[in-house]
Amino acid sequence: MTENPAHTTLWPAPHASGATDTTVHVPGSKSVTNRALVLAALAAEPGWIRRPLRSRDTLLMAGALRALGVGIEEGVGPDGSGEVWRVIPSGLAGPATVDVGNAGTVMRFLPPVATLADGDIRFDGDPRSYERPLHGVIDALRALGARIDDQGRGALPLTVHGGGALDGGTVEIDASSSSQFVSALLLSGPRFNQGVEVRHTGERLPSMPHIRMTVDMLRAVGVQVDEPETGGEPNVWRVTPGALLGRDLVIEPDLSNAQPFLAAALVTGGRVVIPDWPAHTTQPGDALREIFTEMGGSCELTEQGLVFTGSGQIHGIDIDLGEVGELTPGIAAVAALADSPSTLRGVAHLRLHETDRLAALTKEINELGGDVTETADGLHIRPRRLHGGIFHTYDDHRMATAGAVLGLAVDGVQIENVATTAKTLPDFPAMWTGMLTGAAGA
Ligand SMILES: O=C(O)C1=C[C@@H](OP(=O)(O)O)[C@@H](O)[C@H](O)C1
Ligand SMILES: C=C(OP(=O)(O)O)C(=O)O
Repeated sequence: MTENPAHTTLWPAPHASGATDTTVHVPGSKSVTNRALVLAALAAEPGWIRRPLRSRDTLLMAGALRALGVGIEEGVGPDGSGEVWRVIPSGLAGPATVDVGNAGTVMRFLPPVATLADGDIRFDGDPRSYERPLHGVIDALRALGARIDDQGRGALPLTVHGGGALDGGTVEIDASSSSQFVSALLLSGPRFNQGVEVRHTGERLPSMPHIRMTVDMLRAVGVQVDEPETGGEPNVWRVTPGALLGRDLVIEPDLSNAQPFLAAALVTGGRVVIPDWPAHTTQPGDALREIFTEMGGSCELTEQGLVFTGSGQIHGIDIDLGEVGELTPGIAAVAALADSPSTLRGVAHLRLHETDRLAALTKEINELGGDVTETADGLHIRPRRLHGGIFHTYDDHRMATAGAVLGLAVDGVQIENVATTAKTLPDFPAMWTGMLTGAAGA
């Protein structure tokens, strides 16, 4: 966890002078957009992606697929229906270079795609991307017949020597450090000669909703998937080889990016409406309805969207967040403002996310006067009166939004490099101030 000296810009996090009462239109899901791009690129016919997220992670994904030869035309739908991307698959080819930035979805989902390309595909990214786990994908692809040169690092940077096809078959992996290892192999699996059977051998498997999302989206493009939750063997996923259909898909709002706005209603005892909240979804952010209700709010799914209301009281929580790890920074921020202690468990793998999120949250909340301790797999948070100060973000979008939540209740919080929210929510600062003036995306 190092601080980047270039990121000295400080954003005074707005302090809330009253209860929020607003509607916030949250842009599309990062996880759904990037899966949709990969599946459309591997399809046998063109497809459409409506209301995609336009952010650093999704533009990196689109750029990488274009570098491999895929056509992605960006346009606008009729009468304010938002952006529409048309994806035109083609024979994948190198040589090409892929910049993964610090996007887990790009660094994990694309090496399997690259094995299907004809030619060398080089992968590189931000310094932090070299530290994030990738060995599960590299070792699995080698076992399935791929040639990969990673100079023995088991991590980025690396070159996939694409042979135009991959045998595929059965492979064992330990995905306890990232569910994205499993998703990565399943997404390209239908295009492997023998499909793929992924057998997870590790003790824990984080972020199950994201694996469900992968399975659901594969099925939606006509792929046959056998998996544990519909009667398959535990920890085994099997994808049958076959053609992927081109689809016309509308991307759901990013429910993890709705989190800071829901948190704002909780912290200010206010109200927020999130339009287009899906009635059924695999996004982990849907768990916020329950989690933030337990922490003091209440919510209702209406025709207008999700209506979430704070009661003016915030309660601590004892919870295993292993399934929904990406919600941890936002929950930790709310927990630091609660009327009782919290224990957040099951998220040791967050130490290898955009930054070491457990260390970063502990240090930054404590520097504002808080009392947070790291445990083996999470955080203990004992609320205390906080004071203003600089909240460092370590190039982590969710650290920046967590700091903004604290700033609502604590005067004088300054967020370092709020622009890092561009990873998944480039308009965050304007949406946040708009929310406080009742104009967020309305
Ligand atoms: O597949 C996905 O879209 C994601 C899976 C999760 O990764 P991990 O399982 O590595 O935590 C999550 O944290 C990440 O934000 C998005
Ligand atoms: C962990 C996250 O992202 P990534 O897709 O880079 O893993 C996140 O968005 O919280």
